[in-house]
Amino acid sequence: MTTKLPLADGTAVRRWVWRTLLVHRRRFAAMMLLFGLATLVGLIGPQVLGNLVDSVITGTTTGHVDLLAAAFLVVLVTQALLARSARLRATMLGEHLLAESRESMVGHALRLPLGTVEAAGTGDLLSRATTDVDRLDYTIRNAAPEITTALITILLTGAAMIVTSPLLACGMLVAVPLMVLSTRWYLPRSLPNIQQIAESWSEVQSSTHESVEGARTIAALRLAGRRTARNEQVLGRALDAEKRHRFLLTAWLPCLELSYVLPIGAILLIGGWAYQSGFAELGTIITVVLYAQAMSNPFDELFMWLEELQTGHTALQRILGVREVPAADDGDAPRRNGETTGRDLLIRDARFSYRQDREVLHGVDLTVPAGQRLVIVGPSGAGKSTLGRLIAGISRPDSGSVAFGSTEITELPAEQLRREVVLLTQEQHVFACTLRDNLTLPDGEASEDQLTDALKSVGLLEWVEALPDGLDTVLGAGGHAVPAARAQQLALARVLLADPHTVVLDEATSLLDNATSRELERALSTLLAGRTVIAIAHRLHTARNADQVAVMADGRIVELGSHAELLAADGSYARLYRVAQRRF
Ligand SMILES: Nc1ncnc2c1ncn2[C@@H]1O[C@H](COP(=O)(O)OP(=O)(O)OP(=O)(O)O)[C@@H](O)[C@H]1O
Repeated sequence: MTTKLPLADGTAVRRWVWRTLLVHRRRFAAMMLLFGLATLVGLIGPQVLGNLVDSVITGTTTGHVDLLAAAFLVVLVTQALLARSARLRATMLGEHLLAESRESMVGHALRLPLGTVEAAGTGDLLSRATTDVDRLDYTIRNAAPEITTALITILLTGAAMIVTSPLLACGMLVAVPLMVLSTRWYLPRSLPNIQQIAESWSEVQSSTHESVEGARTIAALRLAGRRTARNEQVLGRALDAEKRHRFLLTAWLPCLELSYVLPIGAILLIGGWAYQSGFAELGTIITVVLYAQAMSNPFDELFMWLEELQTGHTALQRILGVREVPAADDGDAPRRNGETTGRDLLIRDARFSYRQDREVLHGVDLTVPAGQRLVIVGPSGAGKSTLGRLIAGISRPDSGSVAFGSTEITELPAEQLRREVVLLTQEQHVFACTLRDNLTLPDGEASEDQLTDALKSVGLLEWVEALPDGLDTVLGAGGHAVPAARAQQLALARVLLADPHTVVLDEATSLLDNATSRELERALSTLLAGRTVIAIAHRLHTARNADQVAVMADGRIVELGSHAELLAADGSYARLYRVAQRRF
Protein backbone atom coordinates (compact mmCIF):
# COMPACT_ATOMS: atom_id res chain seq x y z
CA MET A 1 0.00 0.00 0.00
CA THR A 2 1.28 3.51 -0.75
CA THR A 3 0.68 6.43 1.60
CA LYS A 4 1.13 9.55 -0.48
CA LEU A 5 3.34 12.38 0.70
CA PRO A 6 1.18 15.40 1.55
CA LEU A 7 0.53 18.58 -0.47
CA ALA A 8 1.11 21.89 1.29
CA ASP A 9 -1.95 24.15 1.43
CA GLY A 10 -2.38 27.61 -0.12
CA THR A 11 -1.34 29.40 3.10
CA ALA A 12 2.00 27.57 3.24
CA VAL A 13 2.61 28.41 -0.43
CA ARG A 14 1.81 32.11 0.12
CA ARG A 15 4.05 32.19 3.22
CA TRP A 16 6.94 30.71 1.23
CA VAL A 17 6.48 33.19 -1.63
CA TRP A 18 6.33 36.14 0.80
CA ARG A 19 9.41 35.02 2.74
CA THR A 20 11.36 34.42 -0.47
CA LEU A 21 10.44 37.89 -1.77
CA LEU A 22 11.54 39.45 1.52
CA VAL A 23 14.87 37.61 1.62
CA HIS A 24 15.72 38.52 -1.99
CA ARG A 25 13.99 41.92 -2.05
CA ARG A 26 17.01 43.86 -3.37
CA ARG A 27 17.73 41.52 -6.26
CA PHE A 28 14.04 41.32 -7.00
CA ALA A 29 13.55 45.11 -6.96
CA ALA A 30 16.55 45.70 -9.27
CA MET A 31 15.27 43.12 -11.73
CA MET A 32 11.75 44.58 -11.75
CA LEU A 33 13.08 48.11 -12.19
CA LEU A 34 15.08 47.07 -15.25
CA PHE A 35 12.12 45.22 -16.75
CA GLY A 36 9.89 48.23 -16.07
CA LEU A 37 12.38 50.61 -17.76
CA ALA A 38 12.73 48.30 -20.77
CA THR A 39 8.94 48.22 -21.13
CA LEU A 40 8.66 52.00 -20.80
CA VAL A 41 11.30 52.62 -23.44
CA GLY A 42 9.54 50.09 -25.70
CA LEU A 43 6.37 52.17 -25.54
CA ILE A 44 8.08 55.18 -27.07
CA GLY A 45 8.41 53.26 -30.38
CA PRO A 46 4.77 53.49 -31.57
CA GLN A 47 4.68 57.21 -30.58
CA VAL A 48 7.69 57.89 -32.81
CA LEU A 49 6.16 55.89 -35.68
CA GLY A 50 2.77 57.70 -35.36
CA ASN A 51 4.65 61.01 -35.37
CA LEU A 52 6.49 59.95 -38.50
CA VAL A 53 3.24 59.11 -40.35
CA ASP A 54 1.62 62.44 -39.34
CA SER A 55 4.76 64.37 -40.40
CA VAL A 56 4.83 62.66 -43.83
CA ILE A 57 1.10 63.36 -44.41
CA THR A 58 1.31 67.02 -43.37
CA GLY A 59 4.60 67.40 -45.29
CA THR A 60 8.08 67.59 -43.75
CA THR A 61 11.80 67.64 -44.63
CA THR A 62 13.91 64.51 -45.28
CA GLY A 63 16.13 65.56 -42.38
CA HIS A 64 13.16 65.44 -39.97
CA VAL A 65 12.17 61.97 -41.24
CA ASP A 66 15.78 60.77 -40.82
CA LEU A 67 15.84 62.17 -37.30
CA LEU A 68 12.65 60.32 -36.37
CA ALA A 69 13.96 57.08 -37.93
CA ALA A 70 17.23 57.46 -35.95
CA ALA A 71 15.23 58.11 -32.74
CA PHE A 72 13.23 54.93 -33.44
CA LEU A 73 16.50 52.94 -33.77
CA VAL A 74 17.91 54.36 -30.52
CA VAL A 75 14.68 53.39 -28.72
CA LEU A 76 14.94 49.81 -30.04
CA VAL A 77 18.62 49.42 -29.03
CA THR A 78 18.06 50.92 -25.54
CA GLN A 79 15.09 48.64 -24.97
CA ALA A 80 17.09 45.57 -26.06
CA LEU A 81 19.98 46.46 -23.70
CA LEU A 82 17.71 47.06 -20.72
CA ALA A 83 15.76 43.85 -21.40
CA ARG A 84 18.98 41.85 -21.66
CA SER A 85 20.30 43.16 -18.36
CA ALA A 86 16.93 42.48 -16.69
CA ARG A 87 16.87 38.90 -18.04
CA LEU A 88 20.39 38.31 -16.79
CA ARG A 89 19.31 39.36 -13.29
CA ALA A 90 16.19 37.20 -13.52
CA THR A 91 18.35 34.20 -14.47
CA MET A 92 20.73 34.84 -11.57
CA LEU A 93 17.84 35.17 -9.12
CA GLY A 94 16.31 31.99 -10.57
CA GLU A 95 19.61 30.12 -10.10
CA HIS A 96 19.81 31.26 -6.45
CA LEU A 97 16.27 30.15 -5.72
CA LEU A 98 16.73 26.90 -7.62
CA ALA A 99 19.83 26.05 -5.59
CA GLU A 100 18.04 26.95 -2.35
CA SER A 101 14.91 24.95 -3.10
CA ARG A 102 16.89 21.91 -4.30
CA GLU A 103 19.14 21.97 -1.23
CA SER A 104 16.24 22.41 1.15
CA MET A 105 14.24 19.68 -0.64
CA VAL A 106 17.13 17.19 -0.55
CA GLY A 107 17.87 18.14 3.09
CA HIS A 108 14.29 17.39 4.09
CA ALA A 109 14.10 14.25 1.99
CA LEU A 110 17.21 12.87 3.70
CA ARG A 111 15.66 13.45 7.11
CA LEU A 112 12.40 11.71 6.26
CA PRO A 113 11.72 8.54 8.22
CA LEU A 114 12.63 5.55 6.04
CA GLY A 115 9.22 3.99 6.68
CA THR A 116 7.49 7.10 5.23
CA VAL A 117 9.64 7.07 2.09
CA GLU A 118 8.99 3.36 1.56
CA ALA A 119 5.25 3.78 2.10
CA ALA A 120 5.05 6.72 -0.34
CA GLY A 121 7.27 5.08 -2.95
CA THR A 122 10.61 6.56 -3.91
CA GLY A 123 9.26 7.64 -7.32
CA ASP A 124 7.02 10.29 -5.75
CA LEU A 125 9.92 11.76 -3.82
CA LEU A 126 12.11 11.57 -6.90
CA SER A 127 9.60 13.42 -9.04
CA ARG A 128 9.17 16.12 -6.36
CA ALA A 129 12.94 16.56 -6.14
CA THR A 130 13.45 16.73 -9.91
CA THR A 131 10.40 17.54 -12.06
CA ASP A 132 8.68 19.78 -9.48
CA VAL A 133 11.85 21.66 -8.57
CA ASP A 134 12.49 22.23 -12.31
CA ARG A 135 8.92 23.46 -12.82
CA LEU A 136 9.24 25.82 -9.89
CA ASP A 137 12.57 27.06 -11.20
CA TYR A 138 11.02 27.78 -14.60
CA THR A 139 8.16 29.69 -12.99
CA ILE A 140 10.40 31.69 -10.63
CA ARG A 141 12.81 32.56 -13.39
CA ASN A 142 10.18 33.70 -15.84
CA ALA A 143 6.82 34.39 -14.21
CA ALA A 144 7.65 37.51 -12.18
CA PRO A 145 9.47 39.35 -15.01
CA GLU A 146 7.02 38.27 -17.71
CA ILE A 147 3.93 39.14 -15.68
CA THR A 148 5.40 42.46 -14.59
CA THR A 149 6.45 43.32 -18.13
CA ALA A 150 3.01 42.36 -19.42
CA LEU A 151 1.19 44.36 -16.73
CA ILE A 152 3.34 47.47 -17.18
CA THR A 153 2.96 47.24 -20.96
CA ILE A 154 -0.82 46.91 -20.68
CA LEU A 155 -1.12 49.77 -18.18
CA LEU A 156 1.18 52.16 -20.04
CA THR A 157 -0.18 51.25 -23.47
CA GLY A 158 -3.69 51.82 -22.12
CA ALA A 159 -2.58 55.20 -20.67
CA ALA A 160 -0.88 56.14 -23.96
CA MET A 161 -4.06 55.23 -25.86
CA ILE A 162 -6.18 57.41 -23.57
CA VAL A 163 -3.76 60.33 -23.90
CA THR A 164 -3.68 59.89 -27.71
CA SER A 165 -7.46 59.66 -28.07
CA PRO A 166 -9.84 58.90 -25.18
CA LEU A 167 -12.65 58.38 -27.68
CA LEU A 168 -10.82 55.71 -29.70
CA ALA A 169 -9.45 54.10 -26.50
CA CYS A 170 -13.06 53.26 -25.50
CA GLY A 171 -12.93 50.57 -28.21
CA MET A 172 -10.80 48.47 -25.84
CA LEU A 173 -13.74 47.98 -23.46
CA VAL A 174 -15.43 45.47 -25.78
CA ALA A 175 -12.73 42.92 -24.82
CA VAL A 176 -13.43 43.01 -21.08
CA PRO A 177 -16.57 40.81 -20.70
CA LEU A 178 -15.18 37.97 -22.83
CA MET A 179 -11.77 38.02 -21.11
CA VAL A 180 -13.15 38.14 -17.57
CA LEU A 181 -15.95 35.59 -18.00
CA SER A 182 -13.85 32.98 -19.87
CA THR A 183 -10.97 33.29 -17.37
CA ARG A 184 -13.31 32.98 -14.40
CA TRP A 185 -14.68 29.81 -15.98
CA TYR A 186 -11.23 28.38 -16.72
CA LEU A 187 -9.09 28.99 -13.62
CA PRO A 188 -11.12 27.12 -10.95
CA ARG A 189 -11.35 24.11 -13.26
CA SER A 190 -7.72 24.00 -14.29
CA LEU A 191 -6.00 24.10 -10.84
CA PRO A 192 -7.30 20.68 -9.63
CA ASN A 193 -6.62 19.35 -13.12
CA ILE A 194 -3.00 20.53 -13.00
CA GLN A 195 -2.60 18.92 -9.56
CA GLN A 196 -3.93 15.69 -11.01
CA ILE A 197 -1.48 15.91 -13.93
CA ALA A 198 1.49 16.37 -11.56
CA GLU A 199 0.32 13.47 -9.42
CA SER A 200 -0.27 11.13 -12.33
CA TRP A 201 3.13 11.87 -13.93
CA SER A 202 4.72 11.19 -10.56
CA GLU A 203 2.91 7.82 -10.57
CA VAL A 204 4.33 7.14 -14.03
CA GLN A 205 7.80 7.98 -12.74
CA SER A 206 7.31 5.71 -9.68
CA SER A 207 6.07 2.83 -11.77
CA THR A 208 8.90 3.16 -14.30
CA HIS A 209 11.44 3.46 -11.49
CA GLU A 210 10.08 0.30 -9.81
CA SER A 211 10.18 -1.61 -13.10
CA VAL A 212 13.78 -0.60 -13.77
CA GLU A 213 14.87 -1.33 -10.17
CA GLY A 214 13.17 -4.71 -10.16
CA ALA A 215 13.99 -5.62 -13.78
CA ARG A 216 15.77 -8.84 -12.81
CA THR A 217 12.97 -10.03 -10.53
CA ILE A 218 10.40 -9.12 -13.17
CA ALA A 219 12.28 -11.16 -15.78
CA ALA A 220 12.85 -14.09 -13.39
CA LEU A 221 9.19 -14.29 -12.34
CA ARG A 222 7.96 -13.52 -15.87
CA LEU A 223 6.04 -10.49 -14.63
CA ALA A 224 6.74 -8.33 -17.70
CA GLY A 225 3.12 -8.58 -18.88
CA ARG A 226 1.74 -7.44 -15.53
CA ARG A 227 4.26 -4.63 -15.21
CA THR A 228 3.43 -3.43 -18.74
CA ALA A 229 -0.28 -3.49 -17.90
CA ARG A 230 0.38 -1.49 -14.71
CA ASN A 231 2.52 1.03 -16.61
CA GLU A 232 -0.19 1.38 -19.24
CA GLN A 233 -2.75 1.94 -16.51
CA VAL A 234 -0.79 4.78 -14.85
CA LEU A 235 0.11 6.26 -18.25
CA GLY A 236 -3.59 6.10 -19.14
CA ARG A 237 -4.44 8.12 -16.02
CA ALA A 238 -1.78 10.71 -16.91
CA LEU A 239 -3.08 10.96 -20.48
CA ASP A 240 -6.68 11.37 -19.30
CA ALA A 241 -5.61 14.24 -17.06
CA GLU A 242 -3.64 15.81 -19.95
CA LYS A 243 -6.62 15.42 -22.29
CA ARG A 244 -8.92 17.14 -19.83
CA HIS A 245 -6.40 19.97 -19.62
CA ARG A 246 -6.30 20.29 -23.43
CA PHE A 247 -10.09 20.35 -23.46
CA LEU A 248 -10.18 23.22 -20.94
CA LEU A 249 -7.54 25.10 -22.94
CA THR A 250 -9.34 24.65 -26.26
CA ALA A 251 -12.42 26.23 -24.71
CA TRP A 252 -10.55 29.12 -23.07
CA LEU A 253 -7.94 30.13 -25.68
CA PRO A 254 -10.34 30.96 -28.57
CA CYS A 255 -12.25 33.29 -26.22
CA LEU A 256 -8.99 35.08 -25.45
CA GLU A 257 -7.99 35.26 -29.13
CA LEU A 258 -11.36 36.79 -29.95
CA SER A 259 -11.05 39.30 -27.14
CA TYR A 260 -7.76 40.58 -28.69
CA VAL A 261 -9.19 41.29 -32.15
CA LEU A 262 -12.59 42.66 -31.12
CA PRO A 263 -11.12 45.99 -29.88
CA ILE A 264 -9.27 46.57 -33.20
CA GLY A 265 -12.54 46.23 -35.08
CA ALA A 266 -14.25 48.54 -32.59
CA ILE A 267 -11.46 51.18 -32.82
CA LEU A 268 -11.59 51.10 -36.64
CA LEU A 269 -15.37 51.58 -36.57
CA ILE A 270 -15.17 54.48 -34.10
CA GLY A 271 -12.11 55.82 -35.99
CA GLY A 272 -13.94 55.81 -39.37
CA TRP A 273 -16.77 57.81 -37.90
CA ALA A 274 -14.39 60.15 -35.99
CA TYR A 275 -12.25 60.81 -39.13
CA GLN A 276 -15.32 61.71 -41.20
CA SER A 277 -16.66 63.92 -38.42
CA GLY A 278 -13.26 65.61 -38.03
CA PHE A 279 -12.66 64.35 -34.47
CA ALA A 280 -9.50 62.34 -35.31
CA GLU A 281 -6.51 62.47 -37.67
CA LEU A 282 -5.47 59.42 -39.72
CA GLY A 283 -2.14 59.24 -37.82
CA THR A 284 -4.00 59.22 -34.47
CA ILE A 285 -6.19 56.32 -35.61
CA ILE A 286 -3.09 54.39 -36.81
CA THR A 287 -1.32 55.02 -33.47
CA VAL A 288 -4.31 53.79 -31.43
CA VAL A 289 -4.75 50.71 -33.65
CA LEU A 290 -1.01 49.96 -33.28
CA TYR A 291 -1.39 50.29 -29.51
CA ALA A 292 -4.42 47.98 -29.51
CA GLN A 293 -2.55 45.44 -31.60
CA ALA A 294 0.52 45.78 -29.37
CA MET A 295 -1.70 45.03 -26.35
CA SER A 296 -2.68 41.56 -27.58
CA ASN A 297 0.84 40.27 -26.98
CA PRO A 298 1.14 41.31 -23.30
CA PHE A 299 -2.42 40.12 -22.65
CA ASP A 300 -1.54 36.77 -24.22
CA GLU A 301 1.64 36.61 -22.07
CA LEU A 302 -0.31 37.53 -18.95
CA PHE A 303 -2.86 34.76 -19.44
CA MET A 304 -0.24 32.17 -20.37
CA TRP A 305 1.64 33.06 -17.21
CA LEU A 306 -1.52 32.74 -15.14
CA GLU A 307 -1.64 29.20 -16.46
CA GLU A 308 2.07 28.66 -15.73
CA LEU A 309 1.64 30.10 -12.24
CA GLN A 310 -0.85 27.35 -11.49
CA THR A 311 1.72 24.74 -12.52
CA GLY A 312 4.33 26.47 -10.32
CA HIS A 313 1.80 26.66 -7.45
CA THR A 314 1.18 22.91 -7.69
CA ALA A 315 4.92 22.18 -7.88
CA LEU A 316 5.47 24.33 -4.77
CA GLN A 317 2.64 22.55 -2.94
CA ARG A 318 4.33 19.22 -3.68
CA ILE A 319 7.81 20.44 -2.67
CA LEU A 320 6.62 22.10 0.55
CA GLY A 321 4.50 19.02 1.28
CA VAL A 322 7.71 17.04 1.88
CA ARG A 323 8.59 19.46 4.71
CA GLU A 324 5.27 18.75 6.40
CA VAL A 325 6.26 15.17 7.13
CA PRO A 326 7.91 15.15 10.56
CA ALA A 327 11.61 14.40 10.06
CA ALA A 328 13.05 11.22 11.49
CA ASP A 329 14.55 13.21 14.33
CA ASP A 330 11.66 15.51 15.16
CA GLY A 331 8.64 13.26 15.40
CA ASP A 332 5.91 13.84 17.94
CA ALA A 333 7.52 11.62 20.56
CA PRO A 334 9.77 13.43 23.04
CA ARG A 335 13.46 12.88 22.27
CA ARG A 336 15.89 11.86 24.95
CA ASN A 337 18.78 14.09 23.84
CA GLY A 338 21.16 11.25 23.60
CA GLU A 339 21.02 9.65 27.01
CA THR A 340 20.12 5.99 26.94
CA THR A 341 19.10 4.11 30.00
CA GLY A 342 21.04 0.91 29.42
CA ARG A 343 21.71 -1.14 26.33
CA ASP A 344 19.59 -4.20 27.07
CA LEU A 345 17.07 -4.63 24.29
CA LEU A 346 13.60 -4.87 25.79
CA ILE A 347 10.60 -5.59 23.58
CA ARG A 348 7.24 -5.57 25.34
CA ASP A 349 3.93 -6.50 23.71
CA ALA A 350 5.02 -4.90 20.41
CA ARG A 351 2.33 -4.81 17.77
CA PHE A 352 2.76 -3.53 14.23
CA SER A 353 0.81 -3.31 10.98
CA TYR A 354 1.79 -1.97 7.57
CA ARG A 355 -1.89 -1.58 6.72
CA GLN A 356 -4.65 -0.63 9.12
CA ASP A 357 -6.64 -3.78 8.52
CA ARG A 358 -3.79 -6.30 8.88
CA GLU A 359 -1.64 -6.66 11.97
CA VAL A 360 1.72 -8.32 11.20
CA LEU A 361 3.23 -8.51 14.71
CA HIS A 362 0.75 -9.56 17.38
CA GLY A 363 2.38 -8.67 20.69
CA VAL A 364 6.05 -9.68 20.66
CA ASP A 365 7.91 -9.97 24.00
CA LEU A 366 11.67 -10.38 24.03
CA THR A 367 14.68 -9.48 26.17
CA VAL A 368 18.20 -9.46 24.75
CA PRO A 369 20.82 -8.48 27.34
CA ALA A 370 23.53 -6.15 25.96
CA GLY A 371 26.31 -8.03 24.18
CA GLN A 372 24.27 -11.18 23.58
CA ARG A 373 23.54 -12.83 20.25
CA LEU A 374 19.94 -13.66 19.34
CA VAL A 375 19.08 -15.61 16.22
CA ILE A 376 15.52 -15.33 14.86
CA VAL A 377 14.28 -18.14 12.64
CA GLY A 378 10.90 -19.03 11.22
CA PRO A 379 8.96 -19.51 8.01
CA SER A 380 8.67 -16.87 5.32
CA GLY A 381 6.16 -14.14 6.23
CA ALA A 382 6.41 -14.86 9.98
CA GLY A 383 7.41 -11.23 10.68
CA LYS A 384 11.16 -11.64 11.25
CA SER A 385 12.23 -8.72 9.03
CA THR A 386 9.46 -6.55 10.44
CA LEU A 387 10.74 -7.18 13.97
CA GLY A 388 14.28 -6.38 12.72
CA ARG A 389 13.03 -3.02 11.38
CA LEU A 390 11.44 -2.21 14.73
CA ILE A 391 14.69 -3.03 16.54
CA ALA A 392 16.64 -0.84 14.08
CA GLY A 393 14.24 2.05 14.78
CA ILE A 394 13.03 2.24 11.15
CA SER A 395 9.42 1.59 12.09
CA ARG A 396 7.68 2.44 15.33
CA PRO A 397 5.42 -0.16 16.99
CA ASP A 398 1.70 0.69 16.84
CA SER A 399 1.53 -0.21 20.51
CA GLY A 400 3.83 -1.74 23.08
CA SER A 401 7.49 -0.86 23.31
CA VAL A 402 10.86 -1.56 21.67
CA ALA A 403 13.53 0.00 23.86
CA PHE A 404 17.10 0.09 25.05
CA GLY A 405 16.56 0.02 28.80
CA SER A 406 13.72 2.48 29.28
CA THR A 407 14.49 4.54 26.13
CA GLU A 408 12.24 3.87 23.17
CA ILE A 409 14.52 3.27 20.18
CA THR A 410 12.49 5.58 17.93
CA GLU A 411 12.95 8.36 20.50
CA LEU A 412 16.72 8.38 20.01
CA PRO A 413 18.02 11.31 17.92
CA ALA A 414 18.47 10.11 14.32
CA GLU A 415 22.24 10.77 14.37
CA GLN A 416 22.68 8.71 17.52
CA LEU A 417 20.41 5.95 16.26
CA ARG A 418 22.50 5.68 13.07
CA ARG A 419 25.69 5.48 15.14
CA GLU A 420 24.46 2.91 17.63
CA VAL A 421 22.20 0.53 15.69
CA VAL A 422 22.86 -0.77 12.20
CA LEU A 423 20.50 -2.87 10.12
CA LEU A 424 22.07 -4.94 7.39
CA THR A 425 19.71 -6.55 4.91
CA GLN A 426 20.17 -8.87 1.94
CA GLU A 427 20.33 -6.06 -0.58
CA GLN A 428 23.20 -3.72 -0.08
CA HIS A 429 23.66 -0.60 -2.14
CA VAL A 430 27.09 0.24 -3.48
CA PHE A 431 27.40 4.00 -3.79
CA ALA A 432 28.92 5.56 -6.89
CA CYS A 433 32.14 6.71 -5.24
CA THR A 434 35.50 5.22 -4.26
CA LEU A 435 35.75 2.02 -2.23
CA ARG A 436 37.29 4.08 0.59
CA ASP A 437 34.29 6.46 0.65
CA ASN A 438 31.90 3.49 0.46
CA LEU A 439 33.49 2.06 3.59
CA THR A 440 33.71 5.27 5.61
CA LEU A 441 30.25 6.62 4.72
CA PRO A 442 28.69 6.24 8.17
CA ASP A 443 31.61 7.58 10.17
CA GLY A 444 33.52 9.82 7.78
CA GLU A 445 37.06 8.65 8.50
CA ALA A 446 39.17 5.57 9.19
CA SER A 447 42.90 4.93 9.00
CA GLU A 448 44.46 2.77 6.27
CA ASP A 449 45.08 0.02 8.87
CA GLN A 450 41.47 0.08 10.09
CA LEU A 451 40.20 -0.20 6.51
CA THR A 452 42.58 -3.07 5.73
CA ASP A 453 41.62 -4.91 8.94
CA ALA A 454 37.90 -4.58 8.23
CA LEU A 455 38.33 -5.79 4.64
CA LYS A 456 40.44 -8.70 5.82
CA SER A 457 37.84 -9.69 8.43
CA VAL A 458 35.11 -10.00 5.80
CA GLY A 459 37.39 -11.83 3.34
CA LEU A 460 37.67 -8.99 0.84
CA LEU A 461 41.34 -8.08 1.05
CA GLU A 462 42.45 -10.13 -1.96
CA TRP A 463 39.60 -8.79 -4.07
CA VAL A 464 40.52 -5.20 -3.14
CA GLU A 465 44.21 -5.78 -3.90
CA ALA A 466 43.23 -6.92 -7.39
CA LEU A 467 41.22 -3.73 -8.07
CA PRO A 468 42.88 -1.27 -10.49
CA ASP A 469 43.23 1.54 -7.90
CA GLY A 470 42.86 -0.46 -4.69
CA LEU A 471 40.91 1.52 -2.09
CA ASP A 472 40.61 4.45 -4.50
CA THR A 473 38.82 2.46 -7.19
CA VAL A 474 35.51 4.08 -8.13
CA LEU A 475 32.69 1.59 -7.61
CA GLY A 476 28.99 1.46 -8.46
CA ALA A 477 27.10 3.03 -11.34
CA GLY A 478 29.60 4.18 -13.98
CA GLY A 479 32.53 2.64 -12.08
CA HIS A 480 33.82 -0.85 -11.25
CA ALA A 481 30.86 -3.26 -11.08
CA VAL A 482 30.44 -4.98 -7.69
CA PRO A 483 28.64 -8.35 -7.62
CA ALA A 484 25.80 -8.65 -5.07
CA ALA A 485 27.74 -11.07 -2.84
CA ARG A 486 30.75 -8.72 -2.73
CA ALA A 487 28.37 -5.86 -1.89
CA GLN A 488 27.19 -7.85 1.15
CA GLN A 489 30.80 -8.31 2.28
CA LEU A 490 31.46 -4.60 1.76
CA ALA A 491 28.42 -3.74 3.85
CA LEU A 492 29.67 -5.99 6.65
CA ALA A 493 33.07 -4.27 6.55
CA ARG A 494 31.25 -0.93 6.75
CA VAL A 495 29.46 -2.14 9.90
CA LEU A 496 32.74 -3.14 11.54
CA LEU A 497 34.13 0.33 10.85
CA ALA A 498 30.96 2.10 12.04
CA ASP A 499 31.27 0.24 15.35
CA PRO A 500 27.61 0.25 16.51
CA HIS A 501 26.67 -1.42 19.82
CA THR A 502 23.74 -3.27 18.22
CA VAL A 503 23.70 -4.94 14.82
CA VAL A 504 20.64 -6.40 13.13
CA LEU A 505 21.65 -8.84 10.39
CA ASP A 506 18.66 -9.65 8.17
CA GLU A 507 19.93 -12.53 6.06
CA ALA A 508 23.02 -10.41 5.58
CA THR A 509 25.13 -13.23 4.15
CA SER A 510 22.39 -14.96 2.15
CA LEU A 511 23.99 -14.23 -1.23
CA LEU A 512 27.32 -15.82 -0.33
CA ASP A 513 27.95 -19.48 -1.06
CA ASN A 514 27.67 -21.87 1.91
CA ALA A 515 31.41 -22.19 2.56
CA THR A 516 32.09 -18.41 2.40
CA SER A 517 29.03 -17.69 4.48
CA ARG A 518 30.08 -20.16 7.23
CA GLU A 519 33.61 -18.78 7.25
CA LEU A 520 32.40 -15.18 7.36
CA GLU A 521 29.87 -15.85 10.10
CA ARG A 522 32.57 -17.52 12.19
CA ALA A 523 34.81 -14.48 11.70
CA LEU A 524 31.93 -12.13 12.48
CA SER A 525 31.01 -13.86 15.72
CA THR A 526 34.50 -13.00 16.99
CA LEU A 527 34.51 -9.51 15.49
CA LEU A 528 31.06 -8.63 16.76
CA ALA A 529 31.77 -10.03 20.23
CA GLY A 530 30.68 -7.60 22.91
CA ARG A 531 27.95 -6.17 20.68
CA THR A 532 24.30 -7.10 20.72
CA VAL A 533 23.65 -9.05 17.53
CA ILE A 534 20.17 -9.87 16.26
CA ALA A 535 20.60 -12.25 13.33
CA ILE A 536 17.63 -13.16 11.17
CA ALA A 537 18.77 -16.42 9.66
CA HIS A 538 17.72 -18.68 6.86
CA ARG A 539 20.64 -21.05 7.48
CA LEU A 540 20.12 -22.70 10.83
CA HIS A 541 23.80 -23.44 11.47
CA THR A 542 24.13 -19.81 12.63
CA ALA A 543 21.77 -20.56 15.51
CA ARG A 544 24.09 -23.11 17.15
CA ASN A 545 26.37 -20.53 18.72
CA ALA A 546 23.67 -18.03 19.62
CA ASP A 547 22.88 -17.16 23.24
CA GLN A 548 19.19 -17.37 22.40
CA VAL A 549 17.13 -18.58 19.48
CA ALA A 550 13.65 -17.17 18.86
CA VAL A 551 11.30 -19.06 16.57
CA MET A 552 8.68 -16.82 14.97
CA ALA A 553 5.46 -17.90 13.35
CA ASP A 554 2.54 -15.77 12.25
CA GLY A 555 3.77 -12.59 13.94
CA ARG A 556 4.52 -14.16 17.32
CA ILE A 557 7.50 -15.69 19.09
CA VAL A 558 6.46 -19.30 19.53
CA GLU A 559 9.68 -20.72 20.99
CA LEU A 560 12.57 -19.10 22.83
CA GLY A 561 15.70 -20.64 24.34
CA SER A 562 19.22 -21.75 23.54
CA HIS A 563 19.92 -24.08 20.62
CA ALA A 564 20.33 -27.02 23.03
CA GLU A 565 17.16 -26.17 25.00
CA LEU A 566 15.06 -25.94 21.87
CA LEU A 567 16.43 -29.19 20.49
CA ALA A 568 15.61 -30.87 23.79
CA ALA A 569 12.09 -29.40 23.72
CA ASP A 570 11.61 -31.18 20.37
CA GLY A 571 9.27 -28.48 19.03
CA SER A 572 9.18 -26.62 15.72
CA TYR A 573 12.84 -25.52 15.98
CA ALA A 574 14.00 -29.12 16.42
CA ARG A 575 11.96 -30.12 13.35
CA LEU A 576 13.37 -27.24 11.27
CA TYR A 577 16.89 -28.10 12.41
CA ARG A 578 16.55 -31.78 11.50
CA VAL A 579 15.32 -30.83 8.00
CA ALA A 580 18.24 -28.41 7.58
CA GLN A 581 20.72 -31.06 8.75
CA ARG A 582 19.45 -33.52 6.16
CA ARG A 583 19.88 -30.91 3.41
CA PHE A 584 23.58 -30.19 4.08
N1 LIG B 1 6.17 -3.06 3.18
C1 LIG B 1 5.18 -3.92 3.45
N2 LIG B 1 3.90 -3.56 3.24
C2 LIG B 1 2.88 -4.41 3.53
N3 LIG B 1 3.05 -5.64 4.05
C3 LIG B 1 4.30 -6.04 4.28
C4 LIG B 1 5.44 -5.22 3.99
N4 LIG B 1 6.56 -5.91 4.32
C5 LIG B 1 6.14 -7.11 4.80
N5 LIG B 1 4.80 -7.19 4.76
C6 LIG B 1 3.99 -8.32 5.21
O1 LIG B 1 4.27 -8.54 6.59
C7 LIG B 1 4.31 -9.91 6.88
C8 LIG B 1 5.65 -10.23 7.55
O2 LIG B 1 6.68 -9.99 6.61
P1 LIG B 1 8.21 -10.09 6.98
O3 LIG B 1 8.99 -9.69 5.78
O4 LIG B 1 8.45 -9.37 8.25
O5 LIG B 1 8.35 -11.66 7.21
P2 LIG B 1 9.68 -12.52 7.25
O6 LIG B 1 9.46 -13.53 8.32
O7 LIG B 1 10.87 -11.65 7.37
O8 LIG B 1 9.63 -13.21 5.83
P3 LIG B 1 10.89 -13.58 4.88
O9 LIG B 1 11.67 -14.63 5.58
O10 LIG B 1 10.23 -14.08 3.63
O11 LIG B 1 11.63 -12.30 4.67
C9 LIG B 1 4.13 -10.65 5.55
O12 LIG B 1 2.79 -11.07 5.47
C10 LIG B 1 4.42 -9.60 4.52
O13 LIG B 1 3.62 -9.83 3.38
